[in-house]
Amino acid sequence: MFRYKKLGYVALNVTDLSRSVPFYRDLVGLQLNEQVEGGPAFFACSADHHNVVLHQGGEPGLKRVGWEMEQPDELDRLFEHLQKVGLNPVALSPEECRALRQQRTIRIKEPFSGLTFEFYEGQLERGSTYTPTVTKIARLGHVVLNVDRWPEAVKFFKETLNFRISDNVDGFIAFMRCFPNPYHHSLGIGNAAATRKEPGLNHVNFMVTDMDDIGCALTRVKRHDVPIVFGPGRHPPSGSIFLYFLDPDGMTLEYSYGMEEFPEERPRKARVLEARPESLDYWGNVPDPRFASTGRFEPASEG
Ligand SMILES: CC(C)C(=O)/C=C/C(C(=O)O)=C(/O)C(=O)O
Ligand SMILES: [Fe+2]
Repeated sequence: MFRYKKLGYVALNVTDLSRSVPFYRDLVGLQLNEQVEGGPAFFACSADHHNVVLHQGGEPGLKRVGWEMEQPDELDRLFEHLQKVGLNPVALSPEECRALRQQRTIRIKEPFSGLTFEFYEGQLERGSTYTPTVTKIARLGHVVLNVDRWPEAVKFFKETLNFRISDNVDGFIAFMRCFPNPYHHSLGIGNAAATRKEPGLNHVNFMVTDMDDIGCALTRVKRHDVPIVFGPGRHPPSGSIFLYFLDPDGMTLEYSYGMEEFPEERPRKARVLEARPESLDYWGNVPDPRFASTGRFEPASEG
């Protein structure tokens, strides 16, 4: 089977780029690396060219999710495998890859969300890296999707895309790592029906470097009247300390500090946590109704 390096980037649709660009730069603390006039804004929180891309759209949503492979030949193995299982992978042209500042890239339509999933060798080197400002973001951590047909979707990511389950909250959410990336989850698959949410984006997570980043973020978002929709608290599954807040369109973002890491060989078994409030937060918070409620999946065919 093929091997991943990491969750590379998420592309979001926002309804007003001129409002969201300063928010993601100045409030979230991402570095704006490139914005073509009127076009998408490319942000990073690592040496990559982009870990978040904002597109102007008619409604807020998740446009695309990109995964970086461990080595170039993993992409060939993946392409062959996706062809074999009938997912019709498409290789982007060299011009398309260049426009995205990415090396060789392939795409599929992920069957349970209808989203474009992208897999690539790497991004173009920028020669300079991310300089933290308001928050020392360590990395783009994970993206959580709310889907219908939850058991089938989890099975798909495990068996077809070689993700491993780290933990489940029984019938509600599966936390998955892109093998052999060690972090507890870089993908979460939430059960839309069980959580009484529409299918769509649940949240995008940024892992931060220390506890103070969470504390300072709390002060900062309060000062700017940014809605806090869950936390601060601590998640039982990964052990992370979290703070969830809304972007200007109401999409949910998370900062988290600390996360269990798994060895490649002989990892612990996945647990099934009871679906009760204590499984969501050791500190006893419950999410605001606005939590994970905004962000439509952009169907792959819309380009
Ligand atoms: C709110 C849920 C269901 C929960 O338990 C969250 C856990 C974690 C974690 O353990 O890190 C998340 O980050 C998450 O759901 O995204
Ligand atoms: Fe999360």
